[in-house]
Amino acid sequence: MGRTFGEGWHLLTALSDASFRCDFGETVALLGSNGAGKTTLIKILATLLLPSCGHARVAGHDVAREPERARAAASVVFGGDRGLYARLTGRDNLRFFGMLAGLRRRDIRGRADSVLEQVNLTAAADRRVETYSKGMRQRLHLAIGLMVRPRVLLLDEPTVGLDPLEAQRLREGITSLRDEGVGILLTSHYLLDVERLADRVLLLSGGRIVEDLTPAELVTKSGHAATVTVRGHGRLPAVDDLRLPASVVGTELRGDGTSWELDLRLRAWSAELFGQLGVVFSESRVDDVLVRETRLEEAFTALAARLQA
Ligand SMILES: Nc1ncnc2c1ncn2[C@@H]1O[C@H](COP(=O)(O)OP(=O)(O)OP(=O)(O)O)[C@@H](O)[C@H]1O
Repeated sequence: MGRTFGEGWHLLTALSDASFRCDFGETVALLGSNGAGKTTLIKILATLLLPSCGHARVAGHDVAREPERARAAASVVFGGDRGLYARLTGRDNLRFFGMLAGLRRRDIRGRADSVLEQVNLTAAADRRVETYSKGMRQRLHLAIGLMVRPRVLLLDEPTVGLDPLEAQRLREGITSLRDEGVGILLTSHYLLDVERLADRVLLLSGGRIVEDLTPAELVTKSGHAATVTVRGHGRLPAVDDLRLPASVVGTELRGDGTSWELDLRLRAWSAELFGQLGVVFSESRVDDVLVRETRLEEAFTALAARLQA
């Protein structure tokens, strides 16, 4: 699908060729720099915007031809605390949005109890939303989205502004929905969300999906999977003379004659490297070896910089 805004000289292509699939029971994360088109894509799937070209289906329903059905299958949850009625209780917000979504009055009470439980808000259900923390409001947003038992969840920056504990609670809720078979499309600038939640990552750049891979494949693609730090004492090793394994793509040596530290940047990590490094450093006095796998954040930053270059 594609989407442009404006016309003539002011034509802006937000999405030009965004083709992908997200299955039920799968979480797919959309990653991209500011303005890459993530929110536009979510809005098209939520039927808030029409695509300018191509087509998109949600649970089999075309967003342009059958918007009501597509809308009924999907819930969209935006981050932040817009859109809640602060003077109403959490439960009354759920009732209100449940009615708006067309749920039958007699079903609403039971459904509200169940989603409150799901997002761990039962104890606060009868308090006014103005007394809720940001994290509680965000969980209430998710609960509203769950009122209609969506088959697809569209989450735009769901953990924005949450403290680490609240963000983790929300992630746990999202994971259990995925495990129940909901298809989840997520955008987030917090790479920890993506690392913890995503089965696949779509990299958006220039309005196109340029990569579709697992988080682990994304790290491998960045060309730097791990850093091994070898710490020792005594004479500094002569790095050029060391017969380092071929997967070492960079080195950095620090030391003062009594102790030293050598960082080895590895293209790929495997436990066999320990044995190989044991041979390489057999002449040195090694005290410690630390392995640090490259986090998704570093890998994404490296890839995004390459895409922008
Ligand atoms: N209603 C609109 N009118 C004109 N241009 C728009 C409109 N909505 C989005 N755009 C433009 O489309 C492009 C994609 O915007 P979008 O909000 O989808 O990006 P994003 O990847 O979600 O960015 P961010 O990470 O900053 O939220 C941007 O250049 C933006 O300025």
